[in-house]
Amino acid sequence: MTEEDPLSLDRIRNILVRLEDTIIFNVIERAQFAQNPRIYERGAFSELKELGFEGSWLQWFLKETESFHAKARRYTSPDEYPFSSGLPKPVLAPLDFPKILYPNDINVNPSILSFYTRFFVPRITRHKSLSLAAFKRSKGIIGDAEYDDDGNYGSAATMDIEALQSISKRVHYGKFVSESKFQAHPGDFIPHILNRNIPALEALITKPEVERKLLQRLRKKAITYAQDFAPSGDTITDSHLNGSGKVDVDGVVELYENYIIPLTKEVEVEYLLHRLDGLSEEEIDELAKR
Ligand SMILES: C=C(O[C@@H]1C=C(C(=O)O)C=C[C@H]1O)C(=O)O
Repeated sequence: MTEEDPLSLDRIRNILVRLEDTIIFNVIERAQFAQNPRIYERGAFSELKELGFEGSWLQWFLKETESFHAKARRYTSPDEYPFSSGLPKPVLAPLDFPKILYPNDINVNPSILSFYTRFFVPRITRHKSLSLAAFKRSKGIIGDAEYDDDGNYGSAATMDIEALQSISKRVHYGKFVSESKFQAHPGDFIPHILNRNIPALEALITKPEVERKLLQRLRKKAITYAQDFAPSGDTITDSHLNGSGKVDVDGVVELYENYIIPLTKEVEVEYLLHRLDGLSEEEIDELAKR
C-alpha cells in the first residue's frame, strides 16, 4: 500500500525471488518428517468424523487455520488465497487496498493441493521415510508398518500448510505479473484476448531467460540451504551430494520447473483472458491505443 509503483515488474520479480527462499525453507521443514500418507486420506481419522468433519487430517488443519485467518481479514488482501471454502467473515472491516488487479475470481489452490499431496510430499519425504523404515526393521517391525508413518501428524500438517501457503502466494502473483505486462503493452495483448488465442498469450508472457536464471539460482540456493554446517566451522559437509541433505535439491528444482512455473503462467494467461470483461468497445479501443 506504500509502494510508489506497485506494478513495477522488477519489484514483482524481486518478491518472487524472496518467495523462493520461503518455499525452500518450508520444504526443508516438511522433509524432516516421514510422508505420513494417512494425514492426506479423507476419512482416515474416526476422531474427525465424530466431530462431523469428513475430509482429511490436512484438510481439517487447513479449515481450522484458515477460519481464524479469515476472521483476521487475511483473505481480503489481493495476494492471499484460501484452500478451504465456507470460511467466516472478517471481524474487522477490510483494509482499503489500492485496486491494482482487474476484478477476478481465479484461485488455483485445488490444483496446488492435489499436486502437493500426491506428487511432491512423497518426493521430498523419501529420505526420511526410508531411514524410518530401516529403524523400524531394526526393531523387528516389517512390511507396511515399516514405512511412511512417524506419527508426527500435527507437525507434518503444520509444515504442509506453511509450504502450501507460500506456493499459493507465489503462483497467484502471476496476476500482478500479468497486469504489469498488460499495462506496459495493452495493444500487444488485446487482439489475442479478444480471439482467445491462448498460445499467443502464452508466448507473450513467457520469458525463457528469466526462467533459466531462476532455475540456476534455485539450485544454488537449495544446495546451500541443504548443507549441514559443522558447528565448529569445520569443512562444510556435502550432504546434498550423498543424499542425506536436508532437502531433495532436484525435487525443489523440479517442483518449480514442472509445476510452479507452468501453473504461474496458466494463472497469467487466465487473468489476461478476463482482463477485458465488462469493458465497452470504446474502452477497449482506448486501451489499444495506449
Ligand atoms: C513471472 C513471469 O512470467 C513468466 C513466469 C515465470 C515464472 O513463473 O517464474 C518466469 C518468467 C515468465 O516466463 C515473469 O515474466 O517474471
